[in-house]
Amino acid sequence: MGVERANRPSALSAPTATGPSATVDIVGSGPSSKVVATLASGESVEVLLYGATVTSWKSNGGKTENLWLSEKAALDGSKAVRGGIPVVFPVFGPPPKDHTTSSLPQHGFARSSRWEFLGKSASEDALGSNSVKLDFGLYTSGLSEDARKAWPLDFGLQYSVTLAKDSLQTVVSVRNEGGQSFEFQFLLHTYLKVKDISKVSIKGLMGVEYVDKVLNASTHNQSDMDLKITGEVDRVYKGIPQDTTTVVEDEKPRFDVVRDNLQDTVVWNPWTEKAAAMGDFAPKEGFKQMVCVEVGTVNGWQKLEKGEVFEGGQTIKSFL
Ligand SMILES: O=P(O)(O)OC[C@H]1O[C@@H](O)[C@H](O)[C@@H](O)[C@@H]1O
Repeated sequence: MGVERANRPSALSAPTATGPSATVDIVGSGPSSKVVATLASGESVEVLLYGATVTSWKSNGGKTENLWLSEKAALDGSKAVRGGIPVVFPVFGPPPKDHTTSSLPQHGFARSSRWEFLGKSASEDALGSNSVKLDFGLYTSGLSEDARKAWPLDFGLQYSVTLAKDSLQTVVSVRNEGGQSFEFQFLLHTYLKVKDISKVSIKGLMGVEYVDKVLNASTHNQSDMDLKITGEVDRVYKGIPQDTTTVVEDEKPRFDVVRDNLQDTVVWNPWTEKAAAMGDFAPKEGFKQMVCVEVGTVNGWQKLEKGEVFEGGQTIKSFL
C-alpha cells in the first residue's frame, strides 16, 4: 500500500535499460563494495553497500562535490561512515528506555548493515534530461545477529537513490513484514559540503519550534529568518510546514533540500570540541566545510501496522 500525498516527487518515466546516457559499475569487493553511477554529462554518485551510504555526489559535469566526507571515514564496513548520507533507522539518536528500540545503538542499525543492490534503471524526461536510479534493499534476514536480537521485528527497507543533472533524490520505503505493528524513526543524515561555514546561512525554518540538544534539550522557536552557524549546533526542528530548507553561501543559494513526506529536520555542526573528540573526523578543521541538514521523522514515532508501508525522502538540488 503506497502513501497518498500531494507532494510526492514526480514519477520518473518508465525505466529503460541503462543506455549510453549513464554507466553503472560495482567497484571493489566484500565490505568495501560500492555502486558508482555516472551520467553521460559527467555527474556522478557513489553508494557504499555498507549502510547504503552515499559517499560522493558530484554535479556540474562532475566538477563539484556536494557531500562532505571525513578523510578518516571508515569505508571498509568496520563502522558507520562519517560523512556522505548515512541512513538512520529505526531510531534517531540514543534510543529511549522502555521502547522496542532501547537495546539498539545510537541511530539504529541501517547505517551499519550491508544492503543489497537491487538494480538500476535509467530514464529520460520530456525535456531530454537523463537520470539514473539505483535501488538498495535491507531486510530482517540481512541483519547481524546482534541487531536482530535487539529489534526482533520483520521489516523490509527499500532505498532509491536517483541522480539527475542538478539533483539527487534519496527515498526510503519501510514495510512491516511481520504479524504485529511496530514503531520507528527515520532520518537521512546528510553532510553537505560548503566552502566556508562563516558565509553560510540556512533559510526556511523561521517560526519553527526546535529542541536544542546543546542547551539541555530545551525547546525554542526559530525567530531569525537566517540560521547562522557560529558554534556547535545540534537542533531538531519539528513539524516544519514548508517543504524546502535552503542553504545559502556567500548570499547565493547553494542547496535546496526538499522534504518529501518528512516533517522534521536536524541541523548539526560539531564545531571545534566535538570534532576533536571524534576519532574518525578529519581534518579537525573540517567542520568549517560542512553542515548537516538531516531530513527525517524523529519527533515521536511512525507506527506501521502489519503489511503497511511508509515512504519518505528528500530531493537535494545543487546550484553549483
Ligand atoms: O556520531 P554520530 O552517532 O554519527 O552522531 C552524530 C550526530 O548526529 C546528529 O544527527 C545528532 O543530532 C547529534 O547529536 C549527533 O552527535
